[in-house]
Amino acid sequence: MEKIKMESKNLSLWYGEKQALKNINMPIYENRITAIIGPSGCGKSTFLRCLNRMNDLIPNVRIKGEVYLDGKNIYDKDVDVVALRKRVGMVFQKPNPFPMSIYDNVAYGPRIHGIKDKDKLDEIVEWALKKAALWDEVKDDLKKSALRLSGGQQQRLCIARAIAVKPEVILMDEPCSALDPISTLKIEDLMVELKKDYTIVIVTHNMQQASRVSDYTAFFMMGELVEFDKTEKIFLEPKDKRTEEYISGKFG
Ligand SMILES: Nc1ncnc2c1ncn2[C@@H]1O[C@H](COP(=O)(O)OP(=O)(O)OP(=O)(O)O)[C@@H](O)[C@H]1O
Repeated sequence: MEKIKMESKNLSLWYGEKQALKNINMPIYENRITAIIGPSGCGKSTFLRCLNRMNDLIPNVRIKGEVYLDGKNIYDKDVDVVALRKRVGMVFQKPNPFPMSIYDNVAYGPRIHGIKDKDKLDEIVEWALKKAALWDEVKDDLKKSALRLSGGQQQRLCIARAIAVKPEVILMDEPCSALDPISTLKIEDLMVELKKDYTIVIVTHNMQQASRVSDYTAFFMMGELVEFDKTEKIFLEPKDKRTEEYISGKFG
């Protein structure tokens, strides 16, 4: 039985005059991986950013409709955006560790949220690095600058940093696009592991990746949600001709 963790209802978004999302209705199921695919510029990242109000930071953005998290509209006036982003975390396309030690990167969020006790921070850092499958590689170098890690390690560190504040949903915007195939597979394995505890939404250009890791897939085109279904349905029996053409590589 699937449980809805988040849901967009009649969600539209404009950048100035330009409409980038058109009336999107889509569920995001708990403890599942949802992939968002579609041609460049179709609104994938825009939609993802709506899920933790990252678009609030962009000037001239207008949003209509609702996004529910556990049944509460995150665009309601009384929502604390900092608290929301703690519950709905984000990992970006390019690994972006802060220019500080591995330890401080992971401890950053918990410290901001008021945890000061060293033992408690040590415990969180170890836990998050283990969850992100990085602990064994860095446990003797926690004081080392995060910038000296490889790209794949940096991305796993960014995942550890996202997890460290114990979010409920993790948004990933093309998290593997800057990584080599081996690091990519490691991140994919990690996502599958993480979905036991978290709800994951991933934007990806990589169709194989969507079919390998996701449970549900949403196909966007020109700001519209063309089709949303279980991943095997989207890839094996798409209902819409445009979905079929896109996944068979006819455009995009
Ligand atoms: N900050 C912005 N200001 C104005 N227009 C924007 C902004 N960000 C995105 N857009 C426009 O909105 C549309 C959707 O962009 P978005 O980045 O969401 O697409 P995408 O599907 O994620 O693309 P890609 O796969 O190339 O990353 C595009 O036409 C884009 O040019």
